[in-house]
Amino acid sequence: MFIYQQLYKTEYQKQNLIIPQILVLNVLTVYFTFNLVSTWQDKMLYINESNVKDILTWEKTFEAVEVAMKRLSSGQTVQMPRTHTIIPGSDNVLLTMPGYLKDEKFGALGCKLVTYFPGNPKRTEALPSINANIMILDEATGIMKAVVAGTEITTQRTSAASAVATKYLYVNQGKACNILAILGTGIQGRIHAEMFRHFFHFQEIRLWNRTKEKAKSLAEELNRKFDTNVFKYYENNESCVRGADVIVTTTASPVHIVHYAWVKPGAHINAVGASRNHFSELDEQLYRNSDLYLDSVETMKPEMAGLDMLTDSLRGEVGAVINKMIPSSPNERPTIFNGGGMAVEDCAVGRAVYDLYHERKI
Ligand SMILES: NC(=O)C1=CN([C@@H]2O[C@H](COP(=O)(O)OP(=O)(O)OC[C@H]3O[C@@H](n4cnc5c(N)ncnc54)[C@H](OP(=O)(O)O)[C@@H]3O)[C@@H](O)[C@H]2O)C=CC1
Ligand SMILES: O=C(O)C1=NCCCC1
Repeated sequence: MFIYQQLYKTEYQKQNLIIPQILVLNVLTVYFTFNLVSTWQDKMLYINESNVKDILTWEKTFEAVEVAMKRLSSGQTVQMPRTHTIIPGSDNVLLTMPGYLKDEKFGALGCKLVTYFPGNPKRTEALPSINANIMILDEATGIMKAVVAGTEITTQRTSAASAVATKYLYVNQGKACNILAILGTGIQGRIHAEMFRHFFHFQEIRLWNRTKEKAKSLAEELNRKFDTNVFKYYENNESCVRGADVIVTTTASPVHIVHYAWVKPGAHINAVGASRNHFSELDEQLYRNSDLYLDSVETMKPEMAGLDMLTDSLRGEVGAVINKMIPSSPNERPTIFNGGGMAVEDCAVGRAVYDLYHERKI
């Protein structure tokens, strides 16, 4: 229409029409750009905690974490050390965990935002101490595809990391799975108790907690839930640990709760708890006299105080054992898996949830 009009205008009139035309073009450009952006934004999903709980199975989480560990140790991931934003005068912290994982099935570019507010469970209306969300970004454009609620994922993938480590460092060595001891019965203690029963069929699962009543009621609750009596409440951490084949520590304890003298030769320990550092639940003698495996040596270096003094114990990454790049420990020294928690595990499980969500068209 503007072109048609111009044919019949004088030069003067034509000149005067250029400005309104440019204005119209600008308005149109802004309009289309905005619409394109809102189309991208509209495509960004939020997959909430209920959706995650509905679609994510322990088998899928286990598989995703196993792949993440393997890929990390074969150099197919990028994982930045996480940042800690500590709120002054408190133990409350916001962590950012960016990562990239190359894998057909579980690959993703993502970043987890996770808060650890240890006072949350004691609020009048109890809340989890850990709350998370995982951003999943398009690998070709960098545009955010989805935010996946990450609290259940963090719970499951942390326990799955212990389960993967237990499989490769202990079970695959042909060692017995009679007694499991779990120290700490918060969210991690509970999921470890249920997931390890599911994957490994222990005959006795011992539970100890600083607040004793919680361990007692969890043992009762789980025995009822599974119509069994494998879950046993222990009042004392030493007797809980003595004689156990596999030990899991899931507390924020800044002081040692497991001592070398109590640990059975050849036992396997998963140390999950993260107090001020990832090094406080087990005593130094235990670290020095065990074979130590990490999820990521690079990521744990800045967080695990004292790691540089443990070169004689440090064997490497669980992923390297899975990839058969290093052997596991078939000897009588205990094995320790110190899992710090990895961004690439969150990417892998986040991607799995994203795909499952679309398959099921929730
Ligand atoms: N490595 C990883 O990837 C991850 C590590 N974590 C870490 O695991 C730990 C447990 O997390 P989660 O279960 O979600 O948290 P919860 O808040 O649900 O449970 C905390 C547990 O720690 C115990 N605890 C706290 N302070 C002390 C103390 N001073 N001495 C002994 N026990 C103590 C609590 O006992 P009580 O009931 O008596 O208070 C409870 O058993 C935390 O340290 C957390 O940071 C969590 C997620 C991922
Ligand atoms: O990996 C994680 O996620 C966390 N690790 C340490 C404690 C907070 C959450």
